[in-house]
This record gives sequence, structure tokens and C-alpha cells, in this order.
Amino acid sequence: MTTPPNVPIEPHAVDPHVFDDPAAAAASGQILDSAEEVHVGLTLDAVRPPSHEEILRVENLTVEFPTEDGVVHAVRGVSYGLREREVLGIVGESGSGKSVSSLAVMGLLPKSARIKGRILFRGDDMLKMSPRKQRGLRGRKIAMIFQDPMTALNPVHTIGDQLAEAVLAHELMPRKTALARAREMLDLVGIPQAEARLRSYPHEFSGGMRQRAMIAMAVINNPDIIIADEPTTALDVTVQAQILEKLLEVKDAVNAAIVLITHDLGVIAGMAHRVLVMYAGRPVELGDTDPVFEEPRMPYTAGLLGSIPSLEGGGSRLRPIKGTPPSLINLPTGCPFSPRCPLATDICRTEEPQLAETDSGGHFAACHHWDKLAAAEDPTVFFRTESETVA
Ligand SMILES: Nc1ncnc2c1ncn2[C@@H]1O[C@H](COP(=O)(O)OP(=O)(O)OP(=O)(O)O)[C@@H](O)[C@H]1O
Repeated sequence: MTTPPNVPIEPHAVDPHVFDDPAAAAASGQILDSAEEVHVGLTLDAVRPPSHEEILRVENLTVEFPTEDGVVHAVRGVSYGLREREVLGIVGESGSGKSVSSLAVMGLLPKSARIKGRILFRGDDMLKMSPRKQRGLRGRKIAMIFQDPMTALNPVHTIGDQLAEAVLAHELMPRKTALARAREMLDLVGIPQAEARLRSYPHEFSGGMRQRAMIAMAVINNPDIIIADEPTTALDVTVQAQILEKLLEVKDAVNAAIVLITHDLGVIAGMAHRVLVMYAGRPVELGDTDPVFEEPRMPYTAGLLGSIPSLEGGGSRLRPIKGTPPSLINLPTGCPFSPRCPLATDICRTEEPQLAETDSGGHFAACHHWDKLAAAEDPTVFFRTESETVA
């Protein structure tokens, strides 16, 4: 796998003695991750590979929100498949439709949302299922981890009660059995003294521990799919790496696939088998992570790659892509990236390109000029300033 540019996931890269703001946590009486909890260090190569069986297929998904200002075209034709045990990364700038497309899979969009397309779970269209059948899948077969565990955890109930409830919502069993499963899950996610921690309240946990508890909650019903929406954005970098490792380890333990939503290419590089790049509500590049990162075929992806700090060569410069994404209410004609694209020509301003296979199998891009990127030695060169190019 490509080395993650800024998130260390290689073995022993994580210092188990460094916790998220230990002083502040100790002062507030929070329970911290324990020093005994030494991480083995896990990479994607160390977990079981995906099978060929597709468990989720999203087909031409569109989501619109009617608002006072007009219709927001939040998701405009997203299609992808997810295989058993696969990690699919969805990356893109803020507002590109990453969360809305995943909330559609979870059935968590507001009633005002107009949803079209198909969301097939093992071949069954979830958008056409009875609400009862949908409820049976969501939370059980498809679970979600949110960015901020405090919005998902109830502050007035203990962690143990909340985990037990998550089981009892889907399965009839004695409460004691559900609590025993909750304890097992806290063990699995690396929370020490799990028995005692069942009685803790969310505010007694550090940020990293809360996110571990969220992972425990997501996997307690042995899901086939975990949707993780920016699961570590709120945590500091060291804790991020620990949590991501744990997510991979736990995913392997329960045999689940992951849809990982992030704006952090480093996270994708270390964790995803395949990547879907989104721009203005549409997928603009899709393929195995290494080829997409090493030989992007969509200028937007090349621009994103050029905007992350390079670890090699000392001169680590951030080159954000100039300009801003378009309004999703008044989209321009043609390719929505064309106003920011250094390769744009007349056709880009009149015709929106479709996602199509490029020069390598399984690598798709929505660009009229992907061949120009293919011909360039360094595809990020188009996004450099003149002085950088000369240097
Ligand atoms: N309930 C809603 N009503 C109207 N517009 C909405 C609603 N929910 C989301 N949107 C809009 O849909 C678009 C896509 O939002 P989404 O949250 O999917 O983006 P994102 O790529 O996940 O961004 P971020 O990284 O900031 O979470 C945005 O323009 C957003 O403002």
C-alpha cells in the first residue's frame, strides 16, 4: 500500500503512552486509554482481503433537497459497489455529497429529501423495502460511526446500557446476556477493565475512548457493513491512528466491509482498498487506491494530491486548489470543476463528462482530458505555481 502521508498506521508507529490531552482529561476525571493497551499495529495488508461477493450496490443515486433558495442537488448520480470485507474510501471537499450519499444508505435523511436510484443490499433494493425490513437491516447489518460520538451517545445513560440497548433493539435475549456481549465488545475495541467501564457515562471517557465505544456499538450486532463518517476528525493525530487501527482490527474480527468517508487522503491511503473521489455531488474518480493516488486520471484528484504536504524532499508546501466548489443550487453547465481546472478547454465548459473507464481496468474518471494526465510524468504539476515548476 501507499504510505499514508500524514497518518502513521505502520507497526509500532503509535506511542501507546500518548493520549489525547491527558492533563485536561485527568483534571476532569475522565478515564483515559490505559498504558497496558499496547497496539499491535495493523495495516490493510494484514487484514483478510475482500471477497468477490458484492454486498452493497448503489446505483445512480440522486438526492435533492427543496429549500427556500431553490433545489440543492446534493448527490447527482452516485454508483458504486462494495464487496465483502472491502474498505471503500469516499473522499472530497466539504459539501461534495459524501455524507448525504451515505446517510441515504442508512435511511437517515430528513423527510424533505427526494431520493432516486437504487440501494441494493445483497441484491434487495432498500429504497423499496417495507419500513420494518429496513429497520431490521439498518443498525444491525449496516451500522454507522459518526464523527462526534457525543451526538450519538446519550449522556444520561451508561455505556453498558447503551450497548445493551443496541443489541436488544434487534434481538430478544435476557438483559444480562446483552450486557455480557457489551462487555465483550468493549474488550474487542481495547477498552481496559471492560466490566467496570460498562458502568461509566460517556463524559467519563476521553475522546478516543468514546470513539472506541462507538465502534463497539457499531459492531455489537455483527454488521456486514460499517459506514464511518469522518470517524477520527475530532481527535488528535496520535489518537486518530490508534482508532483507525482498531477499526481495521475490529472490522476483520467481525468480517465487515467499511465505507470510510473522509477529507483526509492520508487516511484513505493507509486504510482503503478502493477510493471514490467526489466533487459537486458526483463521483469523479473511482479505482484501486494505489493507482488512483499514483496515477490520477481526474485533475481534481491530482489537485487534492498536490495539496497534501509531502514527507519527502523537505520543501513540504501546501498548494490548495484555487477557487471554490460551485453552488449545488445553480450548477454551471459542463464540468463543475472546469472553473478551477488548469486543463479545462471549451468542451469542459459545455459538456459534463461521465465517469468512464480510463487506460487501466477498474480505474474510472469523469474527465474529457484524462489522457493529458496519463501523459504527464507528475500529474500534480498542473497545479503548481510557476516558481515551483521552475524549482
Ligand atoms: N437537509 C439538508 N437540506 C438542504 N441541503 C442539505 C441538507 N443536508 C445536506 N445538504 C447539502 O447537501 C450538500 C452535500 O452535503 P454533505 O454533507 O453530503 O457534504 P460532505 O461532502 O459530506 O461535506 P462535509 O465533509 O462538510 O461533511 C451540501 O451542499 C449541503 O449543504
